Amino acid sequence: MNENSFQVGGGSGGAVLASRLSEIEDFTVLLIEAGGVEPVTSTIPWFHTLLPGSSLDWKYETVPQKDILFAYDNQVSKWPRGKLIGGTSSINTMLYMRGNRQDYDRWAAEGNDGWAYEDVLHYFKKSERQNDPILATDTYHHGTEGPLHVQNPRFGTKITKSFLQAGEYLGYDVVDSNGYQQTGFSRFQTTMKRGVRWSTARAYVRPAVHRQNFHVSLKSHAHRVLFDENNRAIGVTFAREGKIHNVYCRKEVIVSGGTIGSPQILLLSGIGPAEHLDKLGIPVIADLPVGRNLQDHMGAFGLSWTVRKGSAYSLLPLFNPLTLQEYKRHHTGPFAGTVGVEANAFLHSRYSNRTKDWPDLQLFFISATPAIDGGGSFKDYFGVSQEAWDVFYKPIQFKQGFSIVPVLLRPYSRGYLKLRSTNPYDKPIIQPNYLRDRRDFDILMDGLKHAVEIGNSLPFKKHGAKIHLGKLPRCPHVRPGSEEYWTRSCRRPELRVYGVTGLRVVDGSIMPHVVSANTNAPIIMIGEKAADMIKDTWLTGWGSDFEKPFTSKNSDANILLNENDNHHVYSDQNEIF
Ligand SMILES: Cc1cc2nc3c(=O)[nH]c(=O)nc-3n(C[C@H](O)[C@H](O)[C@H](O)COP(=O)(O)OP(=O)(O)OC[C@H]3O[C@@H](n4cnc5c(N)ncnc54)[C@H](O)[C@@H]3O)c2cc1C
Repeated sequence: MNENSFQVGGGSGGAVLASRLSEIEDFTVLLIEAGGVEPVTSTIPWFHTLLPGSSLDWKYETVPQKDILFAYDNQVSKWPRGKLIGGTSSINTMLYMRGNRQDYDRWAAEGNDGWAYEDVLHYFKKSERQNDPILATDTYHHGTEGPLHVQNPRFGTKITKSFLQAGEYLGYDVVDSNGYQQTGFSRFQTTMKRGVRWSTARAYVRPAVHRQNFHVSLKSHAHRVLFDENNRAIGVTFAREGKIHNVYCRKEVIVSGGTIGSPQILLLSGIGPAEHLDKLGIPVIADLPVGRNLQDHMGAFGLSWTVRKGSAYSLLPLFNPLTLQEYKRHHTGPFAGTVGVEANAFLHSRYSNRTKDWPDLQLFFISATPAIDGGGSFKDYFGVSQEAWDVFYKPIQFKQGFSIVPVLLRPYSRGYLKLRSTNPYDKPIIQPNYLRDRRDFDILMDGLKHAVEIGNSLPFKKHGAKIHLGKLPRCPHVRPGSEEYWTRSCRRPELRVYGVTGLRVVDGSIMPHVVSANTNAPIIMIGEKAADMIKDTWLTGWGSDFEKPFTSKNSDANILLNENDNHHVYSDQNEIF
C-alpha cells in the first residue's frame, strides 16, 4: 500500500474530507467509521422521524436538567447522532441551511483567518448542486456543479403557504435565507436528489470509493489517537469484529467523530483538561479545554394549533399501498416529504439588533402536531413522558394541526462534556446547562410570543386554526431541540489541535460559535475547506517537516488496506430501489 495515509472517522464533515483528499492520487486515505452502510430506510425521506432511536443512532442523552424539561422522561434531552456512513447527514431532517454571513465574519474577527463569509462562500458553492432553476440563477450565492444535491421537497402541505402568507401579513419578506437576506420567511430546501436523501455518503463517499487510494473500514470503533514521544499523532487504535487494530500514518490523523465522538476520542487520547484526565488515570498529552464550552440550539416545543381536516399533514395516505408504489416508481408523494417540516422564519427577538440582518431566533413550521400519531414514534423521538403525554398531548391526538417551534440561534448558556470512564464504549456525560443563562430564557419566551402571533394570524383562520393550550405538569412546554453544537477554544484556524502535531479536527465541533441555522451544510463546507487546507499543506511541501517515516511492520493497516477488503467493506454497487 501507499505510504501516505490519512485516517479520519466520518459523517457530514469526515466523509467530505476523506473523499476530497482521495482526489490526490499520492494520498492514501483510510476512513474509519463505527457504523455500517445506509439501509434503504435512511434514503427514503419520510423515514427520518424513525431513524433517531433506531440502531443507526448512537442514542446519547443529556444528564437530567434542573428546573426544566418537566415534560420529558427524567428531565433528559435525547441527542440522536448518526452511527453509519454519512453520520448524522444520513439520519437528519435534510434541511439545507447555511447560517448567517455575520456568523462567519465573527469567526474571522476573533482571529480565525480565512473563515469570513466571503472565504467560506466558495466552499458552500463548491459543495452545492442547486436544483431550483430560479435560485440557480443567483450564482453569487449558489453553486450548481457540486456533489451535494439541494432541491425543493417533492411533497408538501397546503397550510405551509399560509405560514408564508402570515409572514407577509405581519410585514416580513419571503426570502432565500441562504441568499442575500436571512431575516424573513422561507420554505425549506433539502439535501435530496429527486426525492432521495442525499447524505454525504451518497454525495461524496460512494462516487469516490472505487479509487485505489481510498479505503473505508466500517463497523470500526476508534478508541484513541496514538502519539509518539514528541506528541506527534502517528495513528489510531480501533476495534473491528472484536479485534483491536493499531494503524499508523505518515502525515496526519484527522478526527471527525462529530460533536460528541470527537471530544470523546480526544479525551481518551489524553487531550483535554488535565484535572479531568488525571482523575481517570489517562496520561495527559495536552492540557486543553476539550469538552468545555458546549453550546446547543435549544428549541421550545409544545406550541400547536388544531385545524380543519384536509389542510395539514395527514398520516392516512401512508396506509394506502399506492403511496408506496408512487414513491417506488416516481420518488414522489408523502414518502418523499419531510413529515411536515416544511418552512421556517428567521426573526429578531426584542433583544436583538434589528438594524443588522442577524436574527437570533429561528421558528420552525411543522404542518403537524407531535400528537398526530397518537403517541407512537413522535413521543419516543422527543422523549415525552407518559404523564406529559396524557395531560398535554392526548386531548389532540390524531387531529390535524400545525406546530411552530422557536429555537435559540445563538445561545448564551454553556455546558460541558466529560468522560464517564476510560471505556471507549461508555457514553460521555453531556451537560448542556439549558437556559442556565437568563438571556436564553428571555429570548426563547420572546420567540414563543412571535410563534403565537404567527399561528393566530389571519392567514391561518381559513383553516379553522385553534391554539392548543393544554395543561402541563409543573413547567411549561420548553424543551431542547435535537441539534447540538460544541465549541472548544483549543483549535487553530487551520483546524490543528494546539500542543500536538499531526492532528486536526474536522466536524461540527470546530465552530468557535455555533452558526445561526441548522448545521449540516456548514459542516460540509468545513469539510470542503479543510480538504483544501490539508492538500495545501502537503502539496506545497509545508508539511514535510512533520512527515513521519511509515512503520509498516508495526501497523495493522495491511489487514484493512487492500483492494478486496475495501470493496468488501463498502461498495458503490449497493443501489437503492
Ligand atoms: C435528528 C437530527 C436532525 C437534524 N436535522 C438537520 C437538518 O435538517 N439540517 C441540518 O443542517 N442539520 C441537521 N441536523 C444537524 C446535522 O445533521 C449535524 O450537525 C451534522 O450532520 C453533524 O456533522 P459532523 O460531521 O459534526 O458529525 P456526524 O455527521 O455525526 O459524524 C460523526 C461520524 O463519526 C462516527 N464516529 C463517532 N465516534 C466514532 C468512533 N469512536 N469511531 C469511529 N467512528 C466514530 C459516527 O458514527 C459518525 O458517522 C440534525 C441533527 C439531528 C440529530
